Amino acid sequence: MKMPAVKYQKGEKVMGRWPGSNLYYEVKVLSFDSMSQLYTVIYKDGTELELKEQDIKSAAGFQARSRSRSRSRSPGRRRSRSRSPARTTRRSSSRTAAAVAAAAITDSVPSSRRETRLKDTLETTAPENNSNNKHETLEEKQKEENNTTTKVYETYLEAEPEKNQARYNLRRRKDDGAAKEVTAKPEQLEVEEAKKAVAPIATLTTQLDFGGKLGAYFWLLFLPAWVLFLIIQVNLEDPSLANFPPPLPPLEAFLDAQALAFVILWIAFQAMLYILPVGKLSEGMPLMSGERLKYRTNGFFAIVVSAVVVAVALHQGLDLTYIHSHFLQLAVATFLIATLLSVYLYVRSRYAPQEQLALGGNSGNVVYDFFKGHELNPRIKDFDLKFFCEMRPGLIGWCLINFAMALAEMKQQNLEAPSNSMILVNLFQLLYVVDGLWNEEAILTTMDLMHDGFGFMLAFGDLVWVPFTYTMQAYYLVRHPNPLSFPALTAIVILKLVGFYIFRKSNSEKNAFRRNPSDPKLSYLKTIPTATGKSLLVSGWWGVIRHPNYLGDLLMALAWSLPCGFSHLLPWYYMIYFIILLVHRDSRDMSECRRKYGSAWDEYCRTVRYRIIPCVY
Ligand SMILES: NC(=O)c1ccc[n+]([C@@H]2O[C@H](COP(=O)([O-])OP(=O)(O)OC[C@H]3O[C@@H](n4cnc5c(N)ncnc54)[C@H](OP(=O)(O)O)[C@@H]3O)[C@@H](O)[C@H]2O)c1
Ligand SMILES: CC(C)CCC[C@@H](C)[C@H]1CC[C@H]2C3=C(CC[C@]12C)[C@@]1(C)CC[C@H](O)C(C)(C)[C@@H]1CC3
Repeated sequence: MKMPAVKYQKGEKVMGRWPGSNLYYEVKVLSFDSMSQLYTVIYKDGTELELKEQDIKSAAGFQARSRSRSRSRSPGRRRSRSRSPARTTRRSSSRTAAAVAAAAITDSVPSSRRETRLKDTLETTAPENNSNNKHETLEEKQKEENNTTTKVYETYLEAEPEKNQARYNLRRRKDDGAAKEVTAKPEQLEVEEAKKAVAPIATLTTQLDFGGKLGAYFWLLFLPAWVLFLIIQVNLEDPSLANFPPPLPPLEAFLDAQALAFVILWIAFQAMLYILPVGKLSEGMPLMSGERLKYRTNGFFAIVVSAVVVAVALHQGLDLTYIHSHFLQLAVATFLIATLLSVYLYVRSRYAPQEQLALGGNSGNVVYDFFKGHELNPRIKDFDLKFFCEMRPGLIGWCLINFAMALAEMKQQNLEAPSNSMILVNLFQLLYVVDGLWNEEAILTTMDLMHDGFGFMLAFGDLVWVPFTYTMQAYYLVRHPNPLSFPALTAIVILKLVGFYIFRKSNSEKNAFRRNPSDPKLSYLKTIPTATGKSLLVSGWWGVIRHPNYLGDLLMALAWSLPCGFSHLLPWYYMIYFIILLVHRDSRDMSECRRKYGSAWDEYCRTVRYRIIPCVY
C-alpha cells in the first residue's frame, strides 16, 4: 500500500542517519506517521527508530556520491572501509556505539591522529551488521568544519544536543512492548538513558544490594538498634566499649507522647515551608516517560526561616535542652514516623505505574522490597516525598539538634559559651547543611534522586539516621569535653576548608556539566562520549579520581571527629561509617555506570585509575 505524499515508501531501502552521529546505514522504511512526520525505519541489526525526513537519503543518490568520494580516498582508508563485520565482535547496537564513544576521548587531538581515530571508529560503529553498508560522511563533515573543533564526537553527541536530540525518537520499538509512546523531545537521549535505568514490566530485581533478602532482615533490625545503642552508650559517663552493653532504660522510657508531638510538629512545619510558593522551581533529570519533574528548591529559605522561628521561640523561653534530655524519645518517635512512612511507600509502590519505578526493590520478597524501596519519586500531588525527606526535616533537624547540644553543654558544664570543640562541630556541620541547601538543585543529579527507590532505607536514613547519628560528635561533647590547642584548632579548620573546597568544586562541576554539557564555561574539560548521549568528564576534578566529591566529604568527616579527641571510639563512628558507606556507594555506582555506559565506562576507568584517594584507592 502506498503512503500518500510521502517521499520514502514503505519497504523502500534508504540510508538512515544513525542518531547522534553523521553516519548513514542502510535501513528499510516500515511506516510513516503523518502526525509526527516521522519515518519508522529498521536497521539491519533489527534496531527500529523513528527518523525525520532530513535524516534519510535515497540509497541511489547516496551511493553515487559515496563512490565518487571514495575514489579519491587513500588505499589505507579504503582498506579500513572494506573490513568485514566478522572482524568486529557482534554486540547490541548501543553497546557498539559505546565502543565508538570509548574510542573517542574528546581532546585536542592533532588532525592526523584524529583521522586515525575516525578511521578506527568507522570499523566499529553501530549497527554492526551494517558494516558492509557504511556510507559515512564523517570525514566530509570534518573537512567541512575546517578544523574549527577538535571535539569531533562531541559535536555530534553533545555540542548540539538540542539539534541532535530533537531530531530522533530513539524509542526502540522492538523492545518496548506495552511501553508508552514517547514523542521526540530535546531530552530524548537522556530519556533513553533514563529508560535503561528502569526495569521492564514484570522484571524482578535479581541483583540484590545490601546482602540480599537476608541482609534486608538484618539491616531492618540492626539499624534502629544501632541508633538506640549509640544514643544510650554515648550518654554514659564513660562511653568506652568496656561498658558495653549499656544498661537499658525501662521500656516506658522509650515512648513519649510529647516527643512524638514535637517531631510531628517539626515535620509539618518543614512541609509547610517546602510547599510555600517561594524560591526556584528546578527541573529534575528526565524520567523514563520523558517528563522532568519540578522541585521547589527553597531549602535555604527553609533553614533561614527555621532559624528565625527557633530564635523567637528561645526568646519566648523555649528550653531547647529538652532535645538533649529527650534524645532517645525523640529518636524513637521519629523512627515510628519513618516506619509508618515506609509502609505507606511500600503499599503505594505496588500500585505505581511501571515508568515510575526504580530498578531495585522488586525482588518479590516483601522485606527486601520494603527495605530498598521501589517507587522512584513518590509524590502526593506536587509534594515530592523523597526530595522533601532527604533535604528538609532531617537535614535542618541535624543543625537544630547540634545547636541544642551546644546549649546543653553550657548547661551541663556551667559554661558561658560553648567549648571550642563544640563550636567547631556546630559550624562545620552547619556549613555542610547550608551548602547542601544552597545548592539544593545539585541533589537532583545524585544517585538517590535519580536511581534509588524510596523505601525504609532512605526514609529511615533521612529522618532518623541523619539527625540522630550525625549529631553524635555534638552529643558526645555535652558530657565529654575535649579542650583544643590553638594549633590543633587551626589544623582542623584548614582540613575542613580543604575538604569543603574539593567537595563543593567537584559536585558543582558535575552538576553544571550534567545540566548543560555544552556550557562554554566547561569547554576546557575533556569528555568521553557514551552511547546514551551523555558524556563522562575525564579531566578537571573527575579526571583526577572517580569520586572527588567523596574525597572532599571524607576529609570533612575527619575534621568533624577530630575536635572530639581520641579518648573514645564513638565520636569516630561517623568517620568509620562514612568510609564504609562511600566505598559501598562507589562500588554500587561503578556497576550502575558500567551497565549504563558499557565500554565507555571501562575507558573512563582505564583513564582515571583511582576511585577515591589518588594513587591509593
Ligand atoms: N553525608 C552523607 O551521609 C553522604 C552520603 C552519601 C553521599 N554524600 C554526598 O552526596 C554527594 C552525592 O553523592 P552520590 O553518591 O549521589 O554520587 P555522585 O558522585 O554525586 O553521583 C554519581 C553519578 O555521577 C555521574 N558521574 C560519575 N562519574 C562521572 C563523570 N566522570 N562525569 C560525569 N558524570 C559522572 C554518574 O551519574 P550519571 O552519569 O547518570 O549522571 C554517577 O552515577 C557526594 O558529594 C557525596 O559525598 C553524602
Ligand atoms: C545506613 C543507611 C541508613 C544509610 C542511609 C543513607 C542516607 C542517610 C544518605 C544517603 C545519601 C546521603 C546524602 C545526604 C545525607 C545522607 C544521605 C541521605 C546529603 C543530603 C547531606 C548534605 C549534602 O550536602 C548532600 C546534599 C550532598 C547529601 C546528599 C546525599
